[in-house]
Amino acid sequence: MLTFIGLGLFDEKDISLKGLEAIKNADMVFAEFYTSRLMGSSLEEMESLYGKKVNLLYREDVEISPDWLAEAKDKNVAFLTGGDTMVSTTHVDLRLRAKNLGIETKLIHGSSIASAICGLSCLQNYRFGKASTIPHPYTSSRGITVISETPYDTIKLNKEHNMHTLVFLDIDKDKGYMTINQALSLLLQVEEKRGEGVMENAIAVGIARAGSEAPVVKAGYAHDLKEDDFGEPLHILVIPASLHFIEAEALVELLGAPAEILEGLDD
Ligand SMILES: C[S@@+](CC[C@H](N)C(=O)[O-])C[C@H]1O[C@@H](n2cnc3c(N)ncnc32)[C@H](O)[C@@H]1O
Repeated sequence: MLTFIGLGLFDEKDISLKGLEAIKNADMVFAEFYTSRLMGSSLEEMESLYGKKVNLLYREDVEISPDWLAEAKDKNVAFLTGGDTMVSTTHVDLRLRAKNLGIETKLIHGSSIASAICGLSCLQNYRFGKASTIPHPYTSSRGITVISETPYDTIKLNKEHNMHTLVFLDIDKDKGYMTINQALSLLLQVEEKRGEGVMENAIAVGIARAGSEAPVVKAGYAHDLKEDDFGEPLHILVIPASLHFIEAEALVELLGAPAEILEGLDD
């Protein structure tokens, strides 16, 4: 049996009781932290709470050669992921591989950044469109710095349908955790190049360390938020579509957006 367990958002105590019980009953425990990480915890702290050794897997071990899966043919294997195991990951591939090997699978959900952002950003969950990820820029073979324009296009498309955009920020083993400041700067550079007005006077909501005791959540004009300090990672960004009055009021009253965004909105 292979049990996928979502660990939740910030530290080792975010796991559900069902998840914890499943780990305690597992013969072997594996984890990956390249799709998301519990920034408030270390592997040692997790192992101490679970009373189990946790075998760390890298992207190649999960997506290219998951040889460890074979252990689940005759053992109870737990596979741990930050957040919810199936949100913004490709782990359904592991379920399919397990099925091909005749291994039964089970999911135990964890709190996810996908739902946390609705509460923290005060934006209504049914108004979110397609999500996007901002990758770190890379240098091409001709020495040119390449900035992905895909997130800009996704925001544009969502805005055309009056939908908010959730923007995940890259985690890269060499370049590190992308910050809200870097992400906004990249979006504004694409705006400068394309000049299509998608990010011109755009409001943004930046969220840092969701699930911790002191998450930082700020709303304001993208060009202002770009200069703000959000502290330690992980960070995530939302670019709202036009705001419903209640959303706008919450952004002003709770998240520090300038009151002028309320002008012209019907209550
Ligand atoms: C690829 S998604 C994986 C989501 C995860 N499976 C979940 O359900 O929460 C990871 C990205 O979400 C954002 N993220 C995840 N947890 C976060 C947190 N606690 N606070 C802020 N951003 C977070 C970061 O931008 C991070 O790079």
